Amino acid sequence: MITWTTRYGGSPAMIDRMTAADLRSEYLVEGIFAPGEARMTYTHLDRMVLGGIVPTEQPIAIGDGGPVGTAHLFDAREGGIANLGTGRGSVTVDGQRHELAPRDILYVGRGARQVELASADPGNPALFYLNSVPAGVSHPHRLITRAEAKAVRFGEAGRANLRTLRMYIHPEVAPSCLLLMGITDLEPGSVWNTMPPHLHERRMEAYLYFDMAPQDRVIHLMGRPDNTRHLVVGSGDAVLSPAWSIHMGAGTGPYAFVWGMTGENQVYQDVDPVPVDRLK
Ligand SMILES: O=C(O)C(=O)C[C@H](O)C(=O)CO
Repeated sequence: MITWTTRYGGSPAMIDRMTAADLRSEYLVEGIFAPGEARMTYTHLDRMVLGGIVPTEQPIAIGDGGPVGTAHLFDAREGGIANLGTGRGSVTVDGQRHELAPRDILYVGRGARQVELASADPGNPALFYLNSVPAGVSHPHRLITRAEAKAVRFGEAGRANLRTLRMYIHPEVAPSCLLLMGITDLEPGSVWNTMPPHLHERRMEAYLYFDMAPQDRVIHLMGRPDNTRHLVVGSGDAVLSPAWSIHMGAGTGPYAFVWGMTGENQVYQDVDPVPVDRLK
């Protein structure tokens, strides 16, 4: 089963009038992974599509472009498909099969037509997570393993923000048109991601939190630096972060997250740091 929902986003001023439920319905995609389903979300934030795809006995094909107005989903788009489960899976793009171990990401270039996802073991299915954005040029499809990703360490244990970012879809690792995608892991005992926070007015971003115990939550902060709000987020929930919003969080237990971005450029360092003492 493939279902699509839409998120429209809004302006910074709107969040003043939004209740917790309003914020959640606009900026949070809950429960993206369901066995046997593809749950797709079309956002009006730089037209990013998010998807959670969990094939069990049968493969799931996501190549149909009807919901985005083209014959095939990737006619005018590129994408990254991460396997966030503990089981292996495969993604077959126009007859070429790519095997994804846990934490591998497949880059799918513009022009792919048939895209079929399968799990090696239906009892322990792959959890595929898709970020797809409009693309002006085509780059070759490419599997990026966890070992091939560029790892960067940030933070300090003493500030509870020690973490490793792995950049997968990134100019130094695997070229794309405008998509950037990676995975951040917190060290045991560290709870803060993206601390100190930043803004990037030229890119939107989506965070998908995963690998959390069912009872744990991340308190994700969003909004303008001087007017923040929070979203309480569980495993398998994705936060949409408009270009005007900070995006950072603290977890009540271990967690990891996938970040995906698109916008005007691919310069990861094109950010404006926000000193913590400016947050309100
Ligand atoms: O923990 C972090 O710091 C991140 O993972 C930051 C994200 O990559 C990000 O927000 C990029 O803009």
